[in-house]
Amino acid sequence: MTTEPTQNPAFRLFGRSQGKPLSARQQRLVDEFLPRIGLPDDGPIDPAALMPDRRRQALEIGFGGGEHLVAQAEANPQTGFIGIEPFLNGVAKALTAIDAAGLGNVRLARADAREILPRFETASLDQIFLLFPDPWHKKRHAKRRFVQQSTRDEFARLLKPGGRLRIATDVKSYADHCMVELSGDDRFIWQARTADDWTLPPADHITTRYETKNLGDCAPVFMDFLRV
Ligand SMILES: C[S@@+](CC[C@H](N)C(=O)[O-])C[C@H]1O[C@@H](n2cnc3c(N)ncnc32)[C@H](O)[C@@H]1O
Repeated sequence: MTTEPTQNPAFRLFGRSQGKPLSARQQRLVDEFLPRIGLPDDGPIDPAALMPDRRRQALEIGFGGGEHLVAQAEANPQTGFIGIEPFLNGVAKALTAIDAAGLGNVRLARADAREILPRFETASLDQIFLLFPDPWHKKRHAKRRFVQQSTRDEFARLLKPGGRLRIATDVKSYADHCMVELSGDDRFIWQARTADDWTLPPADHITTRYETKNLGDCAPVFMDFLRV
């Protein structure tokens, strides 16, 4: 995939928050390693065909610095992981960790997930992670939230029957919003572990740096939904 700013839609959308300049090593990884483990520039995306030797396929949207993505990929070598993140510094951090760990089961895209998800094949994913999406606290900004009807339809289309969607947030209104959006949709069933345990991290959760900052207005909550 190209990292040329003028050609990359993610740069146009998120261009003002590019963060620190990359180190020489990070730049080299972006220039040379990212094209090797990137998603195709156009055409349909079939996760199973990208990593044919893996039994399951998972996607993380907005992986930030990639801590969760990389740790999940290390812990689950039978699963192929695709990460989508527009923020260049986050992509560079993830590339550094993937390279250091020698992982062969991760593919990355520096992109806006809303633009690239329509290219994914239907029923092509076993798991989708959306962890601590940008909160858009203010009511008038709520329509910018990643979780809304169009993305809910994409989640339903992309997950295999029996696949799972995990959303985490530390913003109470966002948690309520997700519950209303997804538990009112008969394509999904909320996987409550006990009646009131949504603040207990699931056993396989890996804490992210963003999560430890406690920037929200409630304890982190974790919602797992089964695609029926
Ligand atoms: C609050 S951060 C959380 C990062 C990470 N999930 C974590 O828990 O550490 C939200 C992330 O979502 C990314 N993001 C925002 N909009 C996105 C979009 N449309 N597609 C993909 N990623 C997006 C941001 O760049 C940012 O890295």
